[in-house]
Amino acid sequence: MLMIQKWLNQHNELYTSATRHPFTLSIRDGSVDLSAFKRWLGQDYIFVRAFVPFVASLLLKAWKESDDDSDIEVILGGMAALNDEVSWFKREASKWSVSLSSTVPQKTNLEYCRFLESLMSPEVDYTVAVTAFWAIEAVYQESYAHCLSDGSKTPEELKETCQRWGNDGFGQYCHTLQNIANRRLEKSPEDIISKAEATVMRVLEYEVEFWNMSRGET
Ligand SMILES: Cc1ncc(CN)c(N)n1
Repeated sequence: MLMIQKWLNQHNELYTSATRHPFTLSIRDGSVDLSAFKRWLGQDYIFVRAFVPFVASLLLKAWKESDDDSDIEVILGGMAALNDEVSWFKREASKWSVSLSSTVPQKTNLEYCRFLESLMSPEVDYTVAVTAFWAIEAVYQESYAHCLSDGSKTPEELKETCQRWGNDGFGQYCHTLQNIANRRLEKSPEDIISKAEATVMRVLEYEVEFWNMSRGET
């Protein structure tokens, strides 16, 4: 069995907490509190801005360490999508009257951004960083795709948000990232595999805390 599938089986409860969180489930069933959505929007804009340098550092690691040239193109595609994402956040914030310039980062967000920064260090192995990248993107993909799947009652005005991460193209991209991570993990020594696993667990915990923050719980 491939490494990531093995971890997802072993840590299924944590993965489900991140990808079936009460906040995204409330979007899916239409009961979402719009002030929670606006809080998420403002905080996620701050997160995405910190995510850009993380992806830049990953690009550098791929260039130096990857055994497959196509990794760079996949990560560069992710970077282009982030460029779009930043513009989308600005438009969406104005639609919902959320002032991005006066949004103050919450403690959870600051801690998650600091964690991202720790992964930017040249000491962190490419395999560990690309596996973390897959986990960060996959949580949003799974969470928002679920808001669009059969039986969902997602409010019309939130469908575009769900489409952004829940669309099939983003799903395919996450699958490609998972393949890259699995390929690297297969060739890695035990200590790198353990570090990557611990990093994925930490990402999942931060993602749960991030959704909690949207609900005003932290
Ligand atoms: C907290 C968080 N995690 C993941 C993503 C997806 N790029 C995001 N926008 N925000």
